[in-house]
Amino acid sequence: MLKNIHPLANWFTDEIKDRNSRILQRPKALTISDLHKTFEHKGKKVNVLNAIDFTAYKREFVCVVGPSGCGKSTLARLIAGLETHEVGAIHIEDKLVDGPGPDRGMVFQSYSLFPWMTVKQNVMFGLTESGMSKNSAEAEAFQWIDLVGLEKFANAYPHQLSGGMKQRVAIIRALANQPKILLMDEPFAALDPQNRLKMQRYLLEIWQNIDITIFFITHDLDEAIYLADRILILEANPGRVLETLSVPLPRPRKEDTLLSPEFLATKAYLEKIVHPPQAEVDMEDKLSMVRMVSVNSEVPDIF
Ligand SMILES: Nc1ncnc2c1ncn2[C@@H]1O[C@H](COP(=O)(O)OP(=O)(O)OP(=O)(O)O)[C@@H](O)[C@H]1O
Repeated sequence: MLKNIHPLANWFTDEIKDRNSRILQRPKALTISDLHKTFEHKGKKVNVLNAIDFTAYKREFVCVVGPSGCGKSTLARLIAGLETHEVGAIHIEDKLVDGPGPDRGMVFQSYSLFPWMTVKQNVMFGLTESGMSKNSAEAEAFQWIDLVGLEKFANAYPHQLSGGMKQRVAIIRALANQPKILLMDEPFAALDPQNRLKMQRYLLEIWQNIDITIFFITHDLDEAIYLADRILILEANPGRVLETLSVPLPRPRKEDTLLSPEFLATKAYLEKIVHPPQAEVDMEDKLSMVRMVSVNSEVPDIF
């Protein structure tokens, strides 16, 4: 009988296979088991996430991709304990998630810094809240601020920072509380491409230096491939796991990683399964409907 060979199989060198199998032998950091989530929409139940099973291992960098509406943000919010689910379970290490907790840090696209606090105060906030003395929290905050090169901005307010700087503060503010897992939902989506790439490099540098598992949601396939050890690919309606893909790229990732043949092959593969031809056909249908409306036609009263 013919065995199914993965289209990317040839790109997995022995070194990459070894690294990937070592990751899967580490202790579990996050376990999602048979997770189901429904929302009410116009009085009807809509099944948003269906039977999601996934495990992330300690210090693994996981990216989640999938078409719009497949439930990526909902999944992050469920892990954060900000939403409840009907069926299934989520564990951080062996602790069941039943609400928000300090074992999970979150960074969103919108800069969630306290605008009335300086960079230093923002980073200190969680530390003093959890009972650390002001002096120790300040010393700790400075170490984190140094790590991301923002020493000169320790006393600046968020409105005085660029988008990239704000996200660096949001990341260290989350990390200062020593979570076991960092949940990131499109954290760099609002940045221009150059700053986005800079932030991706920063994040990889931080991740390499501390003991943290990252669960990172993105629309951007390049970003997912550049950052991840594994990519959790979801499909929509209902949101389901389509595939869990180990990334066939060595570490450390460098600038020219983005131009390597294995990167381009992975991108082509992801494009095909995340945005399959059917979606293109649907889009083409929509476009031809738009084209059918003549420029002289009255604009329907729906706007
Ligand atoms: N609070 C809510 N009430 C009702 N429906 C919701 C709610 N939150 C999300 N949904 C619906 O659940 C589905 C999944 O939403 P979600 O934001 O998780 O998807 P996503 O994959 O993150 O989308 P995108 O990539 O566009 O951000 C969508 O159809 C959305 O409309």
